[in-house]
Amino acid sequence: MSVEIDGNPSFDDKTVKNEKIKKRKRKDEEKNTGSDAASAAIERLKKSASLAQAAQQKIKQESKNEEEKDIEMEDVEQKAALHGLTPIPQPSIDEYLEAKSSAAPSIVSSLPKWLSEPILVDPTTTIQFSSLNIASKLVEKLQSQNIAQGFAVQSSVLPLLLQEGRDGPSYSYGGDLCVSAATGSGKTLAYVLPIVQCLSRRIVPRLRCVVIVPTRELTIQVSRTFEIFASCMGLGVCGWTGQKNLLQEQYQLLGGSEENESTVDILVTTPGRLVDHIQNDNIFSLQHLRYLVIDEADRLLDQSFQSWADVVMAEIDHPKFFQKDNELSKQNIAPFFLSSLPTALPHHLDSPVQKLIFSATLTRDPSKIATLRLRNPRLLLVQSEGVELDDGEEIEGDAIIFSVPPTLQEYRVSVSAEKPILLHHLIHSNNLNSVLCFVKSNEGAARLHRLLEIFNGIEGKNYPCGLVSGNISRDERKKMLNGFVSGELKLLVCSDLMARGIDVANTEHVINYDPPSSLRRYVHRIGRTARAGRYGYAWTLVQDHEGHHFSKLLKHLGRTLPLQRLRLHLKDLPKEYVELYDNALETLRTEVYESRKSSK
Ligand SMILES: Nc1ncnc2c1ncn2[C@@H]1O[C@H](COP(=O)(O)OP(=O)(O)OP(=O)(O)O)[C@@H](O)[C@H]1O
Repeated sequence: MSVEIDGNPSFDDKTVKNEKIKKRKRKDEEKNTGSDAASAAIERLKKSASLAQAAQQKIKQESKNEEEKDIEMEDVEQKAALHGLTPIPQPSIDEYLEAKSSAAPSIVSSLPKWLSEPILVDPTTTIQFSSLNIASKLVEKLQSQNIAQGFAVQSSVLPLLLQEGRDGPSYSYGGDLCVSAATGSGKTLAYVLPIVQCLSRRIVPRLRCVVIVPTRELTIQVSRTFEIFASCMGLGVCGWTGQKNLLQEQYQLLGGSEENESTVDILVTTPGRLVDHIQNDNIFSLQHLRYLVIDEADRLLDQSFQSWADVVMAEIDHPKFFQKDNELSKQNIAPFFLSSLPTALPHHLDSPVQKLIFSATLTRDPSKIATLRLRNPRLLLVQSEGVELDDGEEIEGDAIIFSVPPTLQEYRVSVSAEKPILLHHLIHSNNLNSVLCFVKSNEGAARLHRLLEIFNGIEGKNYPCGLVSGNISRDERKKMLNGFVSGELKLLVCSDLMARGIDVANTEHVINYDPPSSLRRYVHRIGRTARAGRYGYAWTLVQDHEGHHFSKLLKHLGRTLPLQRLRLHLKDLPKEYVELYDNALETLRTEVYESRKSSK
């Protein structure tokens, strides 16, 4: 007897049978008419393939220099569109990205040079912050955070951004930067420190740095990291999470200034809020911007988010101006900003905005990166030379292989259908604490959380569990997260809302109750543990029918510690333990039934 944990209502057999017969009838009809349509589509496909090939050759021919101008990318798309070809059904974006990233070597040849020849950084590289000529106040602040030396990503990014100016490190437009480094490797500080250092020499506060992240939780987390270091350098930080309306957020930025100028230097926001202000807030401007940071970039460049990039890049290239004669009034720009501008003003003709793109699973798909309109970009890859893959194959450094932190031990746990009791057994027989348990849906997370609570109650176990998903309020989520960080909650059942970027230092274990749908999702979920060089463990429960997909998923994942395999089966568990579980299931079933009845 089992409750549908993933929340799919169970249909009675007859309905299901009729549905199947109807579906089969529809399929047969389509098949007959489809054959000639298919051959016509194949003809069209052959024609478009040769045209796309010719256009691709033309692109290669013309774009000799490193900069890939998005106008040429548009040309190719326009040419293909002109032929009125009916687009063939594409794989889902996740599968498409997955296929692209796992096929990295084959797309390397068609990439612009800067993408196919990255700057490789050994993950074991470190640097002393004191050697970087950053303000002593920043070094002291780092020490107060028990941060003694820089990780590899910081060791390579900071020197690139802290270009020595006349009086020490200052803003200097050295070209845009894309950075790919494992989860928990310190990417946030890699941009916080140099930006705070360079902006700290500004004369008047202006909005000179915007950081875009995909979720509200990350907005809060990144703003907090900025505040720790910006406050000791006299800089203002503001985070837009969408909890306030546009006017209130505008006030957060301007603080009642008469000249409608920002009183903060750094803004952290989700893409939606930024676009709202660009399009509907007539005194919001990016005219003073010097840094644009895009964190979790691959997520933000996914199809669902993509339109924000066109709006933001257009505003950066042609910002709203509030100067009388459309010339930037010089007093707004500190002298060294002026000296570092590559060409004379007006600003918008040659934007000095430095774009910094970060992700642990960076995409190298030129069509996505083209939307960012990067200038003289470089790709920095923190990855060991010979990354070991699951099947023992060595991958040379220049393909972007998603890699697992070297201190993370993964387990593949083959389980039978009764996952909840096997999960409960895995946790308590191994005495796992500070566990994030990922479930594929909000409904499934809620059911599993309630079942664990009931089962722990029946067993008399003191093992408080929390729930974090899109179905609970932001305040509730915050309370659960705080309870988990404090250790009051031993386990959080969560949806993928928690999978990206969230930094909960003491997470020791990540359990994938449901295997993730893509490699990116897997890397980000398990990356919630083994952060900042600490050890961590990731367990994925895989049923027989999920096994093939999961093996394929991990095929192109680089790791240091070999994947361990376990097997858990209901028949191996004590009889009385299974009976207690059945009682817990029965209790949950009754609760679900009662709540459905009362909601009718
Ligand atoms: N040099 C350092 N020494 C010690 N701890 C550090 C250092 N740099 C960062 N950390 C800590 O490491 C943790 C992870 O950092 P951060 O969140 O920036 O990782 P990330 O690379 O952005 O991860 P993700 O890809 O998951 O977002 C944070 O708690 C941070 O305070």
